[in-house]
Amino acid sequence: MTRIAIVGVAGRMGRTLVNAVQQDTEASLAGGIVEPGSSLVGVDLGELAGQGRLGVAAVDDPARIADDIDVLIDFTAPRVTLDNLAFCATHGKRMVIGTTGLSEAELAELDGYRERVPMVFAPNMSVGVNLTLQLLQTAARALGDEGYDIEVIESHHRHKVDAPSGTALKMGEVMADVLERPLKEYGVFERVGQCGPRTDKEIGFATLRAGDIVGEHTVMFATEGERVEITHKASSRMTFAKGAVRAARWVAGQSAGRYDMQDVLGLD
Ligand SMILES: NC(=O)C1=CN([C@@H]2O[C@H](COP(=O)(O)OP(=O)(O)OC[C@H]3O[C@@H](n4cnc5c(N)ncnc54)[C@H](OP(=O)(O)O)[C@@H]3O)[C@@H](O)[C@H]2O)C=CC1
Ligand SMILES: O=C(O)C1=N[C@H](C(=O)O)C[C@H](O)C1
Repeated sequence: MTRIAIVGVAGRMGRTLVNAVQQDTEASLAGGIVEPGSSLVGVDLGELAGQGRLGVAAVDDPARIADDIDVLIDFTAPRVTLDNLAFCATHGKRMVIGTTGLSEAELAELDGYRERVPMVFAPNMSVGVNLTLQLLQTAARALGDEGYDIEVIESHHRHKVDAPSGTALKMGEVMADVLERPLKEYGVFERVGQCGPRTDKEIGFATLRAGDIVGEHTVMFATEGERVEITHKASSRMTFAKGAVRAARWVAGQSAGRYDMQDVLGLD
């Protein structure tokens, strides 16, 4: 049985994760962490997630439940995630990280823990998106150097704070790797005013934010006369949460290292 604590347990993903852990017969809910000083400290996690009492109360410091847990699942914000990685390094815990929007410096800081903490870090934990990443590699290999323009379009709910989504960036990165077009050089993240015509090799990104959209990504390969579109649409956060719980069970058996969902799902 993998004993899991959820950081950011009061958030959109946190509450969904409570339900996902409860549904998994090989995982147990050992704790939930809310923001320091939150009025939710002491509240039962089951009540927080709308499923009745579970007998596990929210705390505002992971150190208070260190003896009870094997893996922290963290879907919060970059700084919070990095603080929790430091906690895992000190206390010999494992981590599943879903947080997106890390800066380059924050990514480097996260990477610095790879020798000390077994961690799964992925911008999207759904099986479907991780299969889509493989499809995109195949499509980019076949079409990318044959005159097809590549554009990534993503849509999310109005509360999302980072853009483009971590998934859109990952989609861009896997195609950039195949085509040897680093996003730093070939990624186009904004077009406004007299921006001129599209260049052949750029990889464009477009972002929509509206209502309650859970998460939608389309990659378009367009040329004269035809276009191919590869789309993934998430209609429930449970798809991410189930993937995260699966990753927690998997990482419980791994030595220190930075892994992703391709490793968890055996897709590499
Ligand atoms: N990898 C994946 O598959 C997915 C990744 N995500 C990513 O997960 C992240 C969270 O998304 P979402 O759940 O929608 O966001 P929310 O804002 O709903 O949840 C984040 C939660 O973290 C809490 N929090 C802030 N600081 C702390 C702290 N120090 N300790 C504990 N909790 C804290 C917030 O509390 P408060 O509200 O009080 O500030 C909030 O409840 C985003 O980066 C998003 O992109 C989302 C879905 C899938
Ligand atoms: O913030 C979200 O909601 C999501 N964020 C992730 C991302 O940035 O890619 C994954 C998912 O699309 C939902």
